Amino acid sequence: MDLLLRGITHRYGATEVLSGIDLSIAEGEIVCIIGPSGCGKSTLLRFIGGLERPDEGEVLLSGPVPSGSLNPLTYVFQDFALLPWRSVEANVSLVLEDHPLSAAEREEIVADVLERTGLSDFRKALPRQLSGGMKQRVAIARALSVRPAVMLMDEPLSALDSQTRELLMDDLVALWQRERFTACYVTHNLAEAVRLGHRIVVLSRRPGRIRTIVEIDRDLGEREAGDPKLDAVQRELWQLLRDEARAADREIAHDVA
Ligand SMILES: Nc1ncnc2c1ncn2[C@@H]1O[C@H](COP(=O)(O)OP(=O)(O)OP(=O)(O)O)[C@@H](O)[C@H]1O
Repeated sequence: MDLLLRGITHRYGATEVLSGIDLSIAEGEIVCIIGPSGCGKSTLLRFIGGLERPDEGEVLLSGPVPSGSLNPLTYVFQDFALLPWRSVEANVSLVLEDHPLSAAEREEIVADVLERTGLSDFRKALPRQLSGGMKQRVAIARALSVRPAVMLMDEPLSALDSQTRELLMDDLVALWQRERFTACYVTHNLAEAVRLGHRIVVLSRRPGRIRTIVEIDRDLGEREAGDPKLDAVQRELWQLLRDEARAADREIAHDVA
């Protein structure tokens, strides 16, 4: 299933947050969204997920939904959003409880998704017994359990330390190589964007407009930290962002003052 954004424009009160966003995300593609603080990245993700509607423009889904999809658009958040009193398997099965599935079907989906994310041995563990990286694996397993057409990932690795982030990036690449999932991935971290994005959308500061879209012509499985080509793309992205990030920073300080 492909995703198409047409002319997304939005204001909160007098503040224009997004302006004229046109973007398509093809099935099996990871598109990263980067841009200065407050430029509307999370807002855009909420529009895609249907949590809010933009003042202008539309979000269209085209093509067949994956077979067995229970929820075509599914979020993965930065803070994992796990229920502390539920085990790993119970956290995953939570999102299946509103769907007309038998207990056996639910158990089968949970077992399958825990297997695919390397969590089978931890299915009885409680969140507090897990590291941050494992918690985010659970959140990813939970997202996968509804067989989403598109995963909406809002800074999913930013609460993790840098080593864990590296491991999770490896996991996401391995998962993508097996399952070719589609994702819209918001991040502040340019290393993450060049590692995981087939394309990287660079937004301007508020109101967020698309400044450019950088395509990275290298298989995800062949991308490694220290790759000169990726480092060059990362530098190019930083050149694009630096002045705007500074201006956005001052603007936020001014808003607060
Ligand atoms: N519900 C809301 N009501 C009013 N203003 C809002 C609302 N949600 C977001 N905003 C404002 O819209 C702008 C964009 O917010 P958003 O969180 O989408 O930006 P972002 O690019 O994701 O920021 P960051 O990179 O800091 O996470 C900000 O100025 C924010 O304060």
